[in-house]
This record gives sequence, C-alpha cells and structure tokens, in this order.
Amino acid sequence: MSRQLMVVGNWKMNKNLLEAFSLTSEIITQAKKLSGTIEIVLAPPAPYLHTINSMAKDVAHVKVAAQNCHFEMSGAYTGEISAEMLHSMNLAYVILGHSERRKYFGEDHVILKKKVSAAIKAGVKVIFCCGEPLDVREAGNQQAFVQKQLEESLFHLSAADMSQVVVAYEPVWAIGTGKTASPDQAQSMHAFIRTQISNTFTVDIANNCTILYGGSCKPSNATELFEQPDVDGALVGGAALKSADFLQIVNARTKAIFNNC
Ligand SMILES: O=C(CO)COP(=O)(O)O
Repeated sequence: MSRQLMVVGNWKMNKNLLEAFSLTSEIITQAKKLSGTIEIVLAPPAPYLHTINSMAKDVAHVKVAAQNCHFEMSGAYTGEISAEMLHSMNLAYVILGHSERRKYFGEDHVILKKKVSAAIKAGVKVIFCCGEPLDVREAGNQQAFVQKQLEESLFHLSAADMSQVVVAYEPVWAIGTGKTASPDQAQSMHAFIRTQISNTFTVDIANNCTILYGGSCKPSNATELFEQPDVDGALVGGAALKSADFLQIVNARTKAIFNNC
C-alpha cells in the first residue's frame, strides 16, 4: 500500500499559548523516536501556527495544519487568513469542511468548493471533512449524503489536484459524543468514498488517497478502526489534547500496519 498513513490532532479552539507549546514539545519529543512511517499532523489554533511549525521543522514526519482558510488570497476580510498566508508559513495542510465550520459558520458547499480550490492553488494540501448527521444515518442515507458532499465541494478538482487531498470521514453523530462509528461502519463508508474517488478520477488516485476516520477516536478504539483496510488514520479531536492519548493513537496506527501484514 503506497498511501500515507496519518494521525491528525485537531485542537479546535483549545489551549492557551503555553499549553500549546508544551503539548507540541511533548509530542515532538516522542515523535523523534518513531520511524517516520506515520505522518503526525498537528492542527493548533491559528495564532500558534507559525511557532509550532518552526518547532516541528526538523522532524520530517511531523507536519502542521491550519483549521481553516478564506477562499480569497488577500483583501478586505477582517479577521480572516488566506491560503497564501498559510503557504508562506510553509504549512503542509489546511482542514476544510469540518462539520463545526459548516454548522456554526454557515460554510456551505459553494464556499467550501472555493476554499478547496484556493488552498490547492496556493500549494497547501487539503484535509477535507465529510460525514452525515444522525438523522441521515438513522434513515440509512449516509452514502448518498457523503457522495453529495464530495461531488459538491471536492470532485471539481483535476486529478492532479485531487492527489493533494486527504479525505476525513467524520460522522457528525460521533464528534465529541463519545459514540464512535463501529469498525464495520467506518470501513464501509471509507470503501464507499474510495470507490467514488476511483469512479471520478482514477483507481490510482483512489488507492493513493489517505482516508481518515474522525469522531470520538481514542486509545481504546483506535486499533480496531486502524485494522480496517480502508481506514488510513484518524482525525482526532478531544484525545489530541493530551499528549499521552494522542501518542497512543499514533502507536496504534503504527502497530496496526504490522498486524495487517
Ligand atoms: O471533530 C473531530 C476532529 O476534527 C473529532 O472530535 P472528537 O475526537 O473530539 O470526537
């Protein structure tokens, strides 16, 4: 398998400056001892991005992601951050399409499509989140819902641009609820997403696309999720705020490779 395995910590709006720096140093200290097979991505709040990226710069398998960007490259948009700014800081990734941005900041598919294009154009890879709310899952319509999210905001990309995208399946009902998708539910949706990518682009692009699971991923359930063939890693929220928990998830990802062999 040639796709990049990955564990991403989305810190959301948590941690003051000193807490953010100590969490980063604890993770980097341990990451230096790892082989580098797993890419570890930290997504701290925007004010800390530059310093945390500098702290991580000597460890090739630790990367930094922004949690958002604007769809314009510059201009009179008070309070916003452009993809070009992220690129100028050498940030590897930006998370787009997170359900919290969709819900609290009114980001619809039109805005997200523009944001995805802006990030790729600026040279920043995208971690694109998709996932259904509870009522959609209960009605059994989760695949159609996710397919629409992908078609509306992601599948306009060229094949070359799509190779710069990581997809994160985050069922809304699992985010911050303690309720995780079962390994079967995750595998089934990840395989479905990969098939959609294959049908829209190429088999190679689909096979090389990293697809992460997010939603109450923690040390106790990470291994069974990572044992699924289409679950390439995790986008972790709450459990990314404690270095010990986050590193256990990274270790679970590393071990599951050997179990899969
Ligand atoms: O939203 C998430 C990551 O982006 C998941 O959050 P939790 O891991 O806290 O459920």
